[in-house]
Amino acid sequence: MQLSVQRIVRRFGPVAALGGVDLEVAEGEFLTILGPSGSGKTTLLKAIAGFEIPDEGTVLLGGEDVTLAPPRQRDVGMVFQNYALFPHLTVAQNVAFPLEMRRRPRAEVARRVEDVLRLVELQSFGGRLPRQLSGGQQQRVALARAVVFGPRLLLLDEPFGALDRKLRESLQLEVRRLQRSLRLTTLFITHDQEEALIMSDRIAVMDKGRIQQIGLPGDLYARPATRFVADFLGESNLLEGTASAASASIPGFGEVPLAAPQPAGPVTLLLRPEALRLGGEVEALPCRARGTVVETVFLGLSAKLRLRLQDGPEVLARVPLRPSAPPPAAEGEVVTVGFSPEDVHVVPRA
Ligand SMILES: Nc1ncnc2c1ncn2[C@@H]1O[C@H](COP(=O)(O)OP(=O)(O)OP(=O)(O)O)[C@@H](O)[C@H]1O
Repeated sequence: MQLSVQRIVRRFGPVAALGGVDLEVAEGEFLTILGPSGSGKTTLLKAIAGFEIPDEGTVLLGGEDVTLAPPRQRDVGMVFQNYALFPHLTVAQNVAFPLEMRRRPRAEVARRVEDVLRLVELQSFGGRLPRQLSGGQQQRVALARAVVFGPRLLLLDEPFGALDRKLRESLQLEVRRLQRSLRLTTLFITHDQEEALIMSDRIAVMDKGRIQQIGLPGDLYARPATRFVADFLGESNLLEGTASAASASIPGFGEVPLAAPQPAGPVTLLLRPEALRLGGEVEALPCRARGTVVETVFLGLSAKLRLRLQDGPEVLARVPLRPSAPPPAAEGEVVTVGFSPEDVHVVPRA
């Protein structure tokens, strides 16, 4: 069901945890709230779930004003980081709980519990207690419990935070598959930008109680609207220079042509590490600089190099690796790096 959050404000003493948040989530959409610790993500989720009443603003669910409605009237499914299963109830009893709260007939409860346990591939675990399950299995039970009653909205607050990387990755795919098959409108909270990029239809980047930018993952990555978004989403080289109409003078690289003319004065250019190239192909690129390799980190499919440019700042380059190819450059080596002007994004000034 469609969710609409309008000008939500929540203050705690002098702190505005939410400073006027607007958000529209379409029916069936998977939207991620991405932001650093303390940016207001959980407070926003609580206001939507009904655990926090905002000082100002409105929450609409399917067009209905639920701003003041208690949580149980909102029909919202939730999963938190710390599972929150009832320890003394079996898996099946845990999953049945929201249906029993709603006084559904016994036969329907049994059928729905079975169906949803099959969906999360735990059909043979109904009789176990939570402590007899792994962390990933417990989180799948929590997910089953959150969707079993057909919620209008699914809220996920860092649900994979406590799990190891491999498990996280398989659960990310599983949650997405489940969410798509049920066409559930979903709001997902994370501070992990990689997770946000993998999972979301759209991402809203939050900082200091405000949404800084909202859009498709690829758009946010390629064209961040602020310095904060550029820095928070992915790795970045933020090059400070001076613009004069159609070009900018950047320490280390000299004059860099710009796709769109800029007002004369200071300018920040975003250059993603994968846009910086090394080796033979560099000679053909219009923007080049010489630099010393300060550090090389091997990452499997690629290597990350930190370089100190001559007469310029340090930059990060990420170069693809092939098993048979020699390493790109050793620490201490002086190399030429380059980029193509179309890979540059001008970060708007606040
Ligand atoms: N009950 C409360 N009383 C006072 N301050 C609060 C309360 N709840 C949250 N805050 C403050 O509001 C701000 C936002 O907190 P919130 O928990 O929403 O952030 P978050 O983005 O979810 O952070 P994290 O990723 O660490 O969970 C913080 O500065 C926090 O200290």
